[in-house]
Amino acid sequence: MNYCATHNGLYYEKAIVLFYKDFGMICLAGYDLCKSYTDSNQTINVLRKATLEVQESELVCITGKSGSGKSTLLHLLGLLDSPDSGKVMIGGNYVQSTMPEAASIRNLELGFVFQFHYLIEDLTAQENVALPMIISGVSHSKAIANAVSLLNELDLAERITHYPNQLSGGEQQRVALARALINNPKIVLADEPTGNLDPEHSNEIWDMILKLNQERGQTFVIVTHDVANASKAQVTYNLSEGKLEKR
Ligand SMILES: Nc1ncnc2c1ncn2[C@@H]1O[C@H](COP(=O)(O)OP(=O)(O)OP(=O)(O)O)[C@@H](O)[C@H]1O
Repeated sequence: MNYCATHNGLYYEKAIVLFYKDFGMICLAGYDLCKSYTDSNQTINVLRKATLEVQESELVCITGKSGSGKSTLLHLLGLLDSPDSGKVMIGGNYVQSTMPEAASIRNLELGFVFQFHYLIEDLTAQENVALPMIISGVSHSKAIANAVSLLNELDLAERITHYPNQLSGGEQQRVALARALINNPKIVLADEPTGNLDPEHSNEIWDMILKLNQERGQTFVIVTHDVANASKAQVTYNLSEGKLEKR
């Protein structure tokens, strides 16, 4: 969905969000996902037919103890890795990380936020945010204008020309969130987005995510250990013994 500045545009966007919520369109799914890792000594079966369906505009949290396979699952859903068996569906199509289109699906349909922000230290906040848009072929000036508008929306208007090391941890993670959103992806996949932050900055990021989800209908799949904030999600799955169970 596009961000619209006009009243009519906003009305139209909200109507689409309500439509998706009413009719429950599945925008991301993993079916019977299996993944194991083998080293010289042993094979670990991390995912054993893990299945989930995410509907458009949903906020889904995935919890589970350390080592249960949450990041592995997110990597499969984000086409960063391939399952041994099982299928991933994005926007109604079955997709694979080895497809020629995978890179453009990752850049245009998906946004990623990780525990560590991975901002480029030599680029300002606005340049970091604009980068995925420039990579997708949009002109530098238009990408910067969009980045500034998005940073403004995430309450970072005063920080657009700051470098990452001039920002607080929470601000850095909000810039990373803006970077994930710049190409207006259908789905944002976040792996412990607040895992590296203190409670105050952590709540700041969760508030932003909830706002984006509620006001724009942005779909989020978030891996987290933060059970208190995860309880704010519409759907929570627990990953245990390689399988997902709805809570
Ligand atoms: N590339 C890899 N090669 C071998 N083993 C791996 C690899 N990636 C993950 N693992 C193993 O798979 C298991 C699941 O890892 P994963 O990172 O998905 O768990 P997690 O639930 O995200 O853990 P945490 O909450 O601690 O981040 C772990 O035992 C891990 O050591």
